[in-house]
Amino acid sequence: MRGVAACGFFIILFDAVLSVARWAGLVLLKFPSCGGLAGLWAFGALKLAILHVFTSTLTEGKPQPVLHRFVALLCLLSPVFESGQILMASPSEPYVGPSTDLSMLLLGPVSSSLACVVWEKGLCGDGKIRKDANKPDARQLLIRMLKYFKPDTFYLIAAFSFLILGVICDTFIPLYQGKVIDMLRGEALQTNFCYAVGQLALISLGSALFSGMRGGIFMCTLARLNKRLKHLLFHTLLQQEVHFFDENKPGPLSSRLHSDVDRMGRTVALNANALVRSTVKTCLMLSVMLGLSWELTVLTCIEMPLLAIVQNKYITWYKELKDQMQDCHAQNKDLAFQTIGGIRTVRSCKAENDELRRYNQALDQMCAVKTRSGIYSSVFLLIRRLVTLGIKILMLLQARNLLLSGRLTIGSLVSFFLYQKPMSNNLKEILYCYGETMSTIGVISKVFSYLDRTPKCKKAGDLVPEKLQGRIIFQNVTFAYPSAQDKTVLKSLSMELKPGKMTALIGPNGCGKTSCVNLLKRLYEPQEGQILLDGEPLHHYKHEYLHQKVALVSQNPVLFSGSLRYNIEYGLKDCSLEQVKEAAKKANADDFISELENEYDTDIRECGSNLSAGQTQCIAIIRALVRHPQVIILDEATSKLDVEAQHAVLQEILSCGRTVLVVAHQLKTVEKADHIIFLEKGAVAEEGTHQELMAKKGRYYCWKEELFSQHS
Ligand SMILES: Nc1ncnc2c1ncn2[C@@H]1O[C@H](COP(=O)(O)OP(=O)(O)OP(=O)(O)O)[C@@H](O)[C@H]1O
Repeated sequence: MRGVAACGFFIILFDAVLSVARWAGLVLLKFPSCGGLAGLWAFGALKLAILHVFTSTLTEGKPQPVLHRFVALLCLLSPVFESGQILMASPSEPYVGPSTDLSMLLLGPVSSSLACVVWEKGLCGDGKIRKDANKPDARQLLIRMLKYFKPDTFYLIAAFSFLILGVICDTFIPLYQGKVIDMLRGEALQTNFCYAVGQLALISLGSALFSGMRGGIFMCTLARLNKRLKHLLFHTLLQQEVHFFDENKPGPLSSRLHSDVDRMGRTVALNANALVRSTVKTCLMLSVMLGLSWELTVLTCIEMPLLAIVQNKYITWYKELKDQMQDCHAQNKDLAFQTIGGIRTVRSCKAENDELRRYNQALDQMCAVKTRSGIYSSVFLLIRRLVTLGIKILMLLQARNLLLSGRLTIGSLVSFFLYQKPMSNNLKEILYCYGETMSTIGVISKVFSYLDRTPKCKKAGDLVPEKLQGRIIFQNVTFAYPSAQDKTVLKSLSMELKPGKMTALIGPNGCGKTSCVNLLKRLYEPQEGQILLDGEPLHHYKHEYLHQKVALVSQNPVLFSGSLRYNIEYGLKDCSLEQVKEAAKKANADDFISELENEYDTDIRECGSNLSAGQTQCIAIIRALVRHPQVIILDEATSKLDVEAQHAVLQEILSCGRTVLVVAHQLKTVEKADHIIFLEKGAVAEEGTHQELMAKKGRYYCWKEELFSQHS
């Protein structure tokens, strides 16, 4: 900021030197005048080039854009002002050239500096001289957003063409209405009257037709854009590592995916539509109004920058509040979703009042933000009205002067005021579009930040061996969850899962059993050490192959709404009903499925709410078996099955020489295991066969004693 001000000061000094040099040159060469308006423009252009080079030298080739704008103002303000003077002057007064008065010489630099400060401080930002590093961000985001419309370029060209045609028709409707009214008196011929009515009807029809076409095509384009963006965002979200979902809850993510994408598409498309419409209308009206009175037109146009300054301030505050509102909205949604989703737990814990209080607190927060937003909005409205009123009074004063001096007739004044209202509305619409677009920048940048996020996990390889033994080795694995880096969950853990054998992982709550499973399924990556499958690190295998060959059945499997068959085949390509039936038979679940109303096509409703816990586990086991895995992980996966089903499942799983990892809390449930590993605080505390560990039972503390006593 200081650098910009210092450069500005040196530019003004240099500009003064150039002006003095010109004056000295004219005197020395005895030129009678400065060459009139042409000379003034020529000198302005020359000064622009010289100051441009000077600014580049001053800033070592990296001039801030604000300096370019300042130089342009400094050089061109004077010729523009003089040109205006000529236009305003009556033809009888000859142009005498720019005044050599000192105050007039100072006017250039002073008004340029003032205009620059008003523009940079008021119009373009947050109360400081515009941060050049920030501004391109908003612009770049919008440009990037517009690029997503590229596949619909043809539709957009059509929509904008209809838009312009519609606006032209709209502008001419009052003109033709006037013509028809003029002919009502009956002096005109009947044919001429019919012709004028025909023209009016035609132009009205054109307006309706073009407006309708424009609206339809815009809506269609918007729908296509929304679809593309949502698809892209959902695709990007699905690529993210699991840790991303630990940090970002489903509620806010779903809100980004739906409300935010809808909003950004709608805002950009509809505002572009309104902006073009208002701009075309404004240009047409401006030309008519300038013809009536340029002084009143200037006053009408002054309203816009003044309102822009106020609006800009408001937008800066409003943007912050809007972000807060969105966060509150997402939080409220999340809370309601959690409570309704877990209504059984809420009811059984009699926590309705607690949940109501929590929800109420969140609503209070939202209400406070909305109240603040309401206050800002009413203050903004008040200031806006005052500005408009002030300008109106100035216009009336000016109009009186013009009428008294005979430079304006009453009729022209009435016409001017008739144009003024729609003209102001257009300008307000342009401002509103700008404000709306700027307030969406936060949303756009959040959505783009998700779109640009690169998943922080190792890229999967392309290893797909035909034969897999299923030997798994944990080699000095050290792991902490990314969200709790300072808490090491697994400490230099080494263990081996042998092919064709059943290994049991056992230990107290929180010792790291599920973390081992998570690493084995590559849901997280270890910080140190590695996990080898048949001697190869897990990330060398192709993603689909690894998850097909290493199947996990967890204690609380997740089922999706859809048919039973859909849930079993989930993620598999080309899986026949016979294969599904075969896997169900192996899991001893064929009988219960055949008793269902539509057998494998039975709709299991949301999250399998119409299935028992044991039946849900059965479906998860079938889902694993249908993949023909070489490694099966059972994370307390048979805890809800009856004895017969448990026996059948274990028999089947062990029958094909698979590597089986069973996660359990009790020794009783892992009697059949060939090898048992006790984990304690993320490291192997003891390992051996069932008998070996039973022999050592005296050496264990209470939780282990509990396990043994349960067994005995
Ligand atoms: N997503 C997570 N982010 C941060 N810490 C986690 C996460 N999941 C688990 N932990 C922590 O890691 C530790 C080990 O958890 P883990 O689920 O592996 O234990 P466990 O042996 O399976 O326990 P349990 O027998 O209760 O299922 C615990 O202290 C837990 O708090």
